[in-house]
Amino acid sequence: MSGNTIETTPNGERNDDERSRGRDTMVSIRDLKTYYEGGGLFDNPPVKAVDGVSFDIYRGETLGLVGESGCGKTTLGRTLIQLEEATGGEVLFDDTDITSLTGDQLYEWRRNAQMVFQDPDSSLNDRMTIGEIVREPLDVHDWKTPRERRNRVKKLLDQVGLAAEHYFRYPHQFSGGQRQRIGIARTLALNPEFIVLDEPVSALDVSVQAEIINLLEELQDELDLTYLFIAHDLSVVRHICDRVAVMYLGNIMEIGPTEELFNDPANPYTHALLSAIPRPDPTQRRDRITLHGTPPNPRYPPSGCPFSTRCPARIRPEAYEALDDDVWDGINALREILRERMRATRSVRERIRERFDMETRFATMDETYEELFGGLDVPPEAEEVLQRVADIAGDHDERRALDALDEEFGSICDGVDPDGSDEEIDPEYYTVGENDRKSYCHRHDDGFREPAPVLDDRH
Ligand SMILES: Nc1ncnc2c1ncn2[C@@H]1O[C@H](COP(=O)(O)OP(=O)(O)OP(=O)(O)O)[C@@H](O)[C@H]1O
Repeated sequence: MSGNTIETTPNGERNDDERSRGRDTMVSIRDLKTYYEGGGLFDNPPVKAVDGVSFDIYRGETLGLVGESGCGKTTLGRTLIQLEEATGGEVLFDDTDITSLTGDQLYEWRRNAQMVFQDPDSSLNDRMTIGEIVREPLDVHDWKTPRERRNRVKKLLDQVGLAAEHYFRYPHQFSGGQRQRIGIARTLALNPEFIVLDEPVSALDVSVQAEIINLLEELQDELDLTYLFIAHDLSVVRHICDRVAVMYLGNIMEIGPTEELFNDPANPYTHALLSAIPRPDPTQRRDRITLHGTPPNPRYPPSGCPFSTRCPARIRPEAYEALDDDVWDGINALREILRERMRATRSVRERIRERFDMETRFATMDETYEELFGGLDVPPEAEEVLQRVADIAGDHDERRALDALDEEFGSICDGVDPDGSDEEIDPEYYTVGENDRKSYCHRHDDGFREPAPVLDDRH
C-alpha cells in the first residue's frame, strides 16, 4: 500500500500530530524484553516471553492487550509494574526508567502502579479480615496514622460498592464478584495512577462481569486512572478499551484504536484472531481463518516474523506463487516437524535403536513425507527438493534439511534477505488505517500485496 510510513517501533518519538490531538504519554515502553532463564538439567535457551516490544500508553486511556494463551501478556503486565525484572529495554514512566530503580526508589514508585489479578480467590489471604487485606498496602507504606488508615479503608470499601461493616468479615463470606471488589479496593489504597488489570473478570459469572466492568469504568473516571487491560474475551475488550495491542509470541503485531482495529484489521494475525469471533451477520463474507498447529515454543521462536510459521498470508517466493495451497500447508507442516525434531533430545533408548538400525520415532521421514504430500499434485521441481529435504532429515541432520527447505521455499517472512545477504530480516512497523495504527508485517511494504486481499484469495 503506498503512502505507508515505516517506523522501527510502533510508537516512535511523538510528533506534533499526536501532541495536537492532546495525547499525553504516561508510559513509554522501548524494546522491552523479559526472558525466563533456561533452567533444568540441559542448558536450555531462555523462554523469550516478551521479546522486544515498544509502544506508548496514554494518560487516562484503557489499552487492551490481547493474544492467545502463553503469548506473554501477563509477563508484559508484570514487567511494567516491576513484579518481573526486565531482561532488556526501558519502561519510562513520566520519563523515569523504572526498570533501573532499586531499593527505596522502587519502593516509593510502587505506589504509582498496581495490578488486579484474574483470580480473586488466590490473591486474597483467607486468614485476614477484609479490613486488614485492604489496609495492608497502607501499613506496608506506613501511610499516615492507624485511625486515618481505617477511615481510608472504609472509604475504599464504599467506593467499590461494599459496606463499612464488611471490614471485619473474611473473604470466604463473599461471592466471587465481591471478592474481586475487595481486590480492587486494595489496589486503589495507595492512589495509583496506572493499573494493570490481568483478566479481571474471566473467573466471574457472566452476570457479574458487567458489574465489575462498570465499576472499573466508574473508578477510572472518578480517579483519572490509566488501565492496561489484559483479556481473552474480545467482546469485553471491544466494549471497554480505547486502543488495543495484539500480541503474538512475545511481540506486538498490531496496535491502534479499538473500533478501527476491529472493523478493519491490518495484520494477518489480527485477522485470524478476530475471525474466530462469531459474527451476528451470517452473510458476512470472510470465513473463519483456521490457523494450523500451535504457536511455536517461545524458547525457540522462528527467525524473521514471529507469526511466519502459521501465517495464512505468508509471502511466497515468486517461483512458487502458483503452487497449490495444500502443498504449501504440507511445506509449512514439514518445516514445523523439522524444527520440533531439531530441538527434541533423543533418549538413550532412541540412540540405541538408531545404532542397530531399528525403527525409531526419528526415522520415519518417508512416512511423514507420504502423509504430507501423498496424493497431492506436487510439481516435479518442488518434489525433487522436498524429497532431498526428507532424505537429509532421515539422516538426522535437521538443521541442514531446514536450510535446504528455506533456500527453496523460504521468503522474507522467514527472515531470508531477498538481496541474498546472510543478515536476518525482521518486519518493520508500518502505519496503517487513519489513526496512527501500526502493524508489524512485511505485506504493508510497497512491493507486496496487502494482507486482506491475499486472505480473500487464499480462503
Ligand atoms: N516464571 C516463569 N518461568 C518460566 N517461564 C514462564 C514463567 N512465567 C511464564 N512463563 C512462560 O512465558 C510465556 C508467556 O507466559 P505468560 O503467562 O506471560 O503468557 P499469557 O499470554 O499471559 O498467557 P495466559 O493468557 O495463559 O495467562 C509462556 O511460555 C510461559 O510458559
